[in-house]
Amino acid sequence: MHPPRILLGVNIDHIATLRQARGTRYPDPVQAALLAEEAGADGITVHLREDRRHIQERDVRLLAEVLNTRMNLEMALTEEMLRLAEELRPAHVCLVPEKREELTTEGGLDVAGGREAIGEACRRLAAAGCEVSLFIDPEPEQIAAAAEVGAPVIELHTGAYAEAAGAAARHEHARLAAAAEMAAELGLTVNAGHGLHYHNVEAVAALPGVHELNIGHAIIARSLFVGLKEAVSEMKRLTIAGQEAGLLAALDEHDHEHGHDDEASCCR
Ligand SMILES: CC(=O)[C@@H](O)[C@H](O)COP(=O)(O)O
Ligand SMILES: NCC(=O)COP(=O)(O)O
Repeated sequence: MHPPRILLGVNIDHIATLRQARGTRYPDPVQAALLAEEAGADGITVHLREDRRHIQERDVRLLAEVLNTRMNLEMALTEEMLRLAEELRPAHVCLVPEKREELTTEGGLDVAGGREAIGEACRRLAAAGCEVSLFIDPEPEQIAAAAEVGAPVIELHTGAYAEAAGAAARHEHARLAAAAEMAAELGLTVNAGHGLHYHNVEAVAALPGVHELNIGHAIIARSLFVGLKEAVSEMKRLTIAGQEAGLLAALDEHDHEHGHDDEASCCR
């Protein structure tokens, strides 16, 4: 059976980064979100950072009213953010670690080291009707802890894979593959994201069981040259092509294991 089509969540933080650079009203991330939806985004991701460096509370409030798809609100585990999520009830909340001085999200959430607080946040958010995901590194200990605290979804941090090259990238890809497999066995929905771009996304989309990719920086950067709708459509085509390639590779492997190589290739 064909698994559900892989989903693309478009992160619009970097539209807001440009706006905040001059303190202008433009470009408006809310307008960008609606265009991304028209181009086929399955959801819109925003990271309301504690330092408010890009997305503002006004953006999140407006998005909650106007989105046609669903919002994935990325946030640190603070009482202020929990209250906002409980009030606005976005479809998805992704708990992420935050350091004020970081350039971007450097690592995953330490779920194993913070089970009690994270478990309590998961319960509060679930009670508000939000599906909670935990943004974690592809580490077995963190995946097991995510399942234990009752999070239904994890998002694997793909930053280390995105920054690596050659053999190191293959190693990081293998870590993501093992993590996705372990998480699926534990019944978790597996998303992935961070640092994915037009040249590295297909191999991640090809991983069995990946439900959704959240991608921002590369799409917003490309939109400067081709427009936002085209940038979103191109990324969507690549994620679907990656998923299809992964499915074919899995079929080939299965045929090979069962000695049906010739039969399989003549049927495709
Ligand atoms: C959690 C994550 O990966 C994204 O939210 C990403 O961090 C967005 O960009 P910034 O790190 O620049 O906020
Ligand atoms: N959670 C990852 C995300 O939303 C997008 O990250 P990036 O593509 O902007 O690095």
